[in-house]
Amino acid sequence: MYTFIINPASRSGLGQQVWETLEPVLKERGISYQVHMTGYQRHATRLAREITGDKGEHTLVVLGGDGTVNEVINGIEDLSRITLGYIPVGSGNDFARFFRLPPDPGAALDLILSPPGFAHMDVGRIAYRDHTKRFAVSTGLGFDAAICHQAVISKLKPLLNKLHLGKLTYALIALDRLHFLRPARLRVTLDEGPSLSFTNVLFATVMNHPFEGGGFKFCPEADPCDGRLNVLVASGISRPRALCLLPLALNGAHTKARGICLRSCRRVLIESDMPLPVHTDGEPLFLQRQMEVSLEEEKLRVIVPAGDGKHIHKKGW
Ligand SMILES: Nc1ncnc2c1ncn2[C@@H]1O[C@H](COP(=O)(O)OP(=O)(O)OP(=O)(O)O)[C@@H](O)[C@H]1O
Repeated sequence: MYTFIINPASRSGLGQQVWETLEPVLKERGISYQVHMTGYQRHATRLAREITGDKGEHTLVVLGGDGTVNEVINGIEDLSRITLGYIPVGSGNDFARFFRLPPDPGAALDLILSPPGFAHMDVGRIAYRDHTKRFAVSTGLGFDAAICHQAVISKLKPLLNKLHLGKLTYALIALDRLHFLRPARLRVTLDEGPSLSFTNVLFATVMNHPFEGGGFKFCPEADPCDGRLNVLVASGISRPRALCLLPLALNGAHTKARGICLRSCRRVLIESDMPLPVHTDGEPLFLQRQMEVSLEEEKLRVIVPAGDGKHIHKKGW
């Protein structure tokens, strides 16, 4: 039995249209399935919690963007009992990139119905004040999070999505946010330390996957199945130079640039001298001064193409 969680509003309404083309395929093939449509923000978390609350094994199929994947993993009771299938219909689709999930929804559904393999993916965990939240792709604070905060309220995103230029959204908002940036001082403590100090910080991102922000390969070495997190701190970079570096990050060519610090760890504590915008998988988490990021103990089984991925397992565990 497949349990679909559909965000009809993803990519400004494309989610609904895509589902209308896929549901007849399920019916024609006599596939046993249930479907739940999200009706509001964080509804996917509530649905996932209700579905997985029986402590049974489930195959959850998410149709939406990275934000919907984030909401779903935040509702799952026991990650180790869940198999996740994903039909990417967002504007960013960073979760789909590493696993090379097909962008075509029909092909993505075929993959889910006949899984060639599974990846055992790490799930990130951020603790801030007395809250915790999971993430699949990345969490960050500063400039990248300011972009996510702005994307939620921007009229640009629905407009560009309608023009099939959704991928441009984050790049254009990035240009805008760069003007309003107030550089911060950060203390970053990786695993048991020692702490590293940074001044004039543009942003810090903690990544499980290599891509965020709709295809920026900020941490090219990140591998969501290696039990580690990858951290990037960008500091001491002038605004004009940041503008030059951003396009380089689309193929990971920014890593040797002055002011870019990359590290790998299992746990990281980030402390800022001022409250900064924070995001998890592109979803805003308000302003925070401190966050501790680690990985959940359990992994999540994700349906993936067979490909040549070193962590991709053939059917079964
Ligand atoms: N019925 C709904 N109406 C409006 N918003 C919804 C609805 N269901 C879910 N949402 C919200 O839509 C937001 C965006 O969803 P999602 O990330 O799936 O798509 P996207 O923004 O187009 O893609 P991406 O995150 O890849 O840019 C989420 O914050 C989610 O809470």
